Amino acid sequence: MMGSLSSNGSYAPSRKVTMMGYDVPEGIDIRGRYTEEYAKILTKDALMFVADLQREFRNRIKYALECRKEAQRRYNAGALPGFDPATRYIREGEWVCASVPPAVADRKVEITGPTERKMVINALNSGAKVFMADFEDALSPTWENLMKGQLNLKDAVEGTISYHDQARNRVYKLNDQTAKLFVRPRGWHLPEAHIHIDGEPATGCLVDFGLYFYHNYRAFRQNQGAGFGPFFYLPKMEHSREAKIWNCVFEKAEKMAGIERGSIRATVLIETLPAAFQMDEILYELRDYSVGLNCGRWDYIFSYVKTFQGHSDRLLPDRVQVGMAQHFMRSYSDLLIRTCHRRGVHAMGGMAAQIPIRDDPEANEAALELVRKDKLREVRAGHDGTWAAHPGLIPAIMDVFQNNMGSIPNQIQSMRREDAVITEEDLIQKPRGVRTMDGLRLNTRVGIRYVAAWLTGTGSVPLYNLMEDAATAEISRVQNWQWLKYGVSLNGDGLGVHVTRELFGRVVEEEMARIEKEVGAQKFKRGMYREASKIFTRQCTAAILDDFLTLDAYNQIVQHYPKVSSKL
Ligand SMILES: CC(=O)SCCNC(=O)CCNC(=O)[C@H](O)C(C)(C)COP(=O)(O)OP(=O)(O)OC[C@H]1O[C@@H](n2cnc3c(N)ncnc32)[C@H](O)[C@@H]1OP(=O)(O)O
Ligand SMILES: O=CC(=O)O
Ligand SMILES: [Mg+2]
Repeated sequence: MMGSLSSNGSYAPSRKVTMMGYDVPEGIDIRGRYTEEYAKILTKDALMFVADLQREFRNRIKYALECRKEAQRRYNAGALPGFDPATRYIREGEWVCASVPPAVADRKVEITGPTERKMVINALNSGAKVFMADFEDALSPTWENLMKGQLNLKDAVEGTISYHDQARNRVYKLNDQTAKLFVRPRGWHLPEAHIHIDGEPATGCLVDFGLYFYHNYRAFRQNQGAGFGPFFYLPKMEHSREAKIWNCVFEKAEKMAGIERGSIRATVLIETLPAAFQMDEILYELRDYSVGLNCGRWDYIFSYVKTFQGHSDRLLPDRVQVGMAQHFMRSYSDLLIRTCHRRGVHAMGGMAAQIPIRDDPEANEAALELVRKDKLREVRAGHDGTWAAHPGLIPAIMDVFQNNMGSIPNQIQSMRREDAVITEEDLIQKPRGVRTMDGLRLNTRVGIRYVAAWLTGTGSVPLYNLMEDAATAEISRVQNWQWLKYGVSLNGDGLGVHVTRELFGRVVEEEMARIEKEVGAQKFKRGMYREASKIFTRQCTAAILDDFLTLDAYNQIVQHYPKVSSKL
């Protein structure tokens, strides 16, 4: 029945094995590798639940994605995003979301990370209040990562997860006290090419959500949620119609499980520019399920460029200059805080990109100071909690939040701000700063190195002492694209050079040489740097901006069994 392991440890499946390995319901085809462990996740009942979700919601998802395209066509023709007059009654109405479950009233520090086994244990033990386990920005969605991620989360929720680091002979287990688990499925746009339902790839987020929910809702409500849950983070939405689909997915899941309405809770990331004009509407659609909004600042910057791809008057300065001090970023964070507190839910802060620098105490202290400053701004502005990328940052971030909030679990009641109105113009105001050759080079180097990591199964990496993931890499890509499209002048270094294809071609060559030097010839040869450079360069120079870097790159990580060439 099963395939065999070859001498080098790789799996050699037979056609019969893959066809027969998983016991699948009618209409479902599993094209990913078979293992006995994965079969514990891909049970017939769990797959049936995923297929039910897919069949019920696929047309609405397709429609929502079409609406995104239609809105983009309008922005490309010169329109600006704004508040929708048709939903003024929601923005002006007096309503609140369901009250916050006691288990997650205090979310001062949330650690995030991919669903990798050791990291899941470390994150749950980290001292953070919440761990957001990520199938999204921080995870490269290979079949192996996704299936192992599901197994890891199942063991985590059951409290049995352990990991033996053989090289260091160290065993990892859960502490008595652990962070509360939130899970972030992929965005609506990403397919899951290893699971076909009625002849089409499944929707990635329904696979992530469906499998996790099906296997964990019981244990979660007992062990983690004190009767509530499971808890989720929902990424990259652009409109409240997408939140409404999640609302219906949650209703259906609760019905299947036979648990009360409002058991599931979710925090929506406001990380696209169009969604900034829909905060009330998104909360309203999810009012029985919401535990807040989060400032997904990195995707938000990416979305600003994407939304304004046709607007030559809204070009970004160097990536390092687009921080939370920019007027449009501060306005978005302020609006998010006001909206959440008015509706009775958490207003979560975002991710500072700095991570600990092990071998340089001075640089480490400087990085920590930047994180502290960022978090101080957030807590003073009214955020109820925030994200940490690394366990080493948690004590400093916790101190900032505790020192400024005292013993209260959140500021939902105490920080109600009704000061100056935030206007459409505040939310789209042009970022200020300069563009430099160093900015172009850094975007290129970071973009290529990130894609190379992603293609080999790693979705978050430390690069030049910063955390890089799919969202930060997107900024590098679209900023290069924008500068190339408009042939901008690099006005920050006194050279006045214009960004052309020729210049960019030279930059790519030189940065590839630098990467080779940095990682070493052996690693460079063995790695995916050339493939990454090809993907990144094509996207930066494309006549029409690709919607997502990872959609194109996904084709490279799809591995069908038995092996067939597969392009979506
Ligand atoms: C824009 C957004 O969406 S932000 C959210 C998505 N991004 C993320 O979640 C990024 C999460 N962070 C990470 O992936 C990592 O911290 C990185 C890649 C940035 C840095 O990783 P590394 O350089 O390998 O970290 P480092 O070597 O310092 O790790 C030290 C220890 O901390 C652990 N660790 C580091 N980051 C995390 C984390 N986020 N969660 C749990 N454990 C972690 C490591 O597993 C390691 O454990 P060990 O000592 O038991 O072996
Ligand atoms: O998901 C978070 C972001 O900043 O993007
Ligand atoms: Mg994001």
